[in-house]
Amino acid sequence: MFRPQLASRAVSRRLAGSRAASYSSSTCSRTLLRNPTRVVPPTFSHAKVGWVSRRSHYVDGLSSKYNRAKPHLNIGTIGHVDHGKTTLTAAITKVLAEQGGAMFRDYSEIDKAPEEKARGITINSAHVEYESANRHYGHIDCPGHADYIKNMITGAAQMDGAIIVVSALDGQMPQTREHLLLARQVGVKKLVVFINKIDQVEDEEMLELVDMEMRDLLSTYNFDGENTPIIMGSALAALQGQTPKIGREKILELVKACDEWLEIPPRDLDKPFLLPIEEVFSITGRGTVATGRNERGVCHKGDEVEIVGYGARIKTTLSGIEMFKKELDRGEAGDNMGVLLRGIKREQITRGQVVAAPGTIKSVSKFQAQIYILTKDEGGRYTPFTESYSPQLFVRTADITCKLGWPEGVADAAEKMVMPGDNVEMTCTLRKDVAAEIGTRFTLREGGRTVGTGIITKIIDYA
Ligand SMILES: Nc1nc2c(ncn2[C@@H]2O[C@H](COP(=O)(O)OP(=O)(O)OP(=O)(O)O)[C@@H](O)[C@H]2O)c(=O)[nH]1
Repeated sequence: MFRPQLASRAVSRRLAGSRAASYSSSTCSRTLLRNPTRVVPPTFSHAKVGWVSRRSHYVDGLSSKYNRAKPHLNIGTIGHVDHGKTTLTAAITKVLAEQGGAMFRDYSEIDKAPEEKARGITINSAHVEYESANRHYGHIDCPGHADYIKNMITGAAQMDGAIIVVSALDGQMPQTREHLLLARQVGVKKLVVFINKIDQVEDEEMLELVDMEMRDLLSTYNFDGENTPIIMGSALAALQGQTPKIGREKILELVKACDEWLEIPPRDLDKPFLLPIEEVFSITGRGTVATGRNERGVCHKGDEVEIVGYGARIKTTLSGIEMFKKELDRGEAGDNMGVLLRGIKREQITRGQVVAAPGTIKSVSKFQAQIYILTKDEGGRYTPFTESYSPQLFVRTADITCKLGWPEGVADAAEKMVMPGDNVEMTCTLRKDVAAEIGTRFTLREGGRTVGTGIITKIIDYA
């Protein structure tokens, strides 16, 4: 079972000392710098984006068929709020657009929901695509704010690799750590680090400390801290076309690092088709579309499928499949795609359910699992709990309240305590049933913090 170790406090202390000197200017500059990229009105019109609304790029005015000439990888930006994830996403598309590898997506096109503009933060995950010389990338820009961690988990669950963005001014912050833990938990094995905002830092030693601190932290969360590429640059400089040495050139370095370091995971093409639903849209005149990353198997236009979970088992047919505005005849494991579901109404389905090959997965209401309870130093609980503890369970794109209990036969079950740091075998009774199997991984959260991680070992009750 994955268990993060404590980070080196020595490095953090040194960094805290150097940071103190530059803190007030950094806070001030963050406020001043918020607006330049946020206010630019997009030249792009969303009104005609067909299949789906603002957050996605699935359209019904399909321009062409999706070309599989380059291998596809799902990546994305994660990290603490305001460290520059959306600016970096926009900058990557800008720099690659100059080489014909992307369509430029301005900042305001990525952070485009009205509530996001009002709060000045990313709330929903946004999807963009671009190409390097060797690969086609689907990129998810995740929210950094702690209030929207649910959307971050859903976003990260679709990534094969990630770019963790860290501000050189602040170094690692609470969501830097939490996102690393969650990324690991949802199966991201490799990351590239982008230390951003170096235009604001003159002290070379400070950058070295952020680098050291990040390597230390990566190792803490079982990533390869020693060899992970760390690129230092300024996403804003790249987006504004200034200071190419820390702007454009660093974006190209970052993309190269993604090409070389992030691996295309083996795709489970031989297993039965399964697509966890991330979002659901209703398209006038066409029907209902479910989007998400194809977790396993292959699907074809015209295939019969089932929607499973949350009390449902609904049969339907895939009447269309697409990826980044392009039509597909066949969706493969790893594709971040949208499926048009024949005869299904928007209200019938929801995030957390799965679309699957008929009869291949069941919905579960109680299971047994091996669970690791995080210590307070790992961001978990401070205090022990007894059975009947009811955290929120995150599995694939679903989140459900669950009640923990001891398996039958455990002595003194009512009094038995679970301490932070314990590895335990417990039962989980779900308030709503969910598609799951032996081996499915999940995360337990409570009051805005991750308190445990687990893996299903036995199904007790099906829905
Ligand atoms: N000086 C400087 N400012 C930057 C840089 N990159 C981003 N910023 C600014 O930092 C602020 C936050 O940037 P965002 O891209 O919105 O940060 P974010 O991480 O996407 O924020 P959330 O999605 O809300 O978590 C904005 O005002 C940006 O203009 C940079 O390289 N240098």
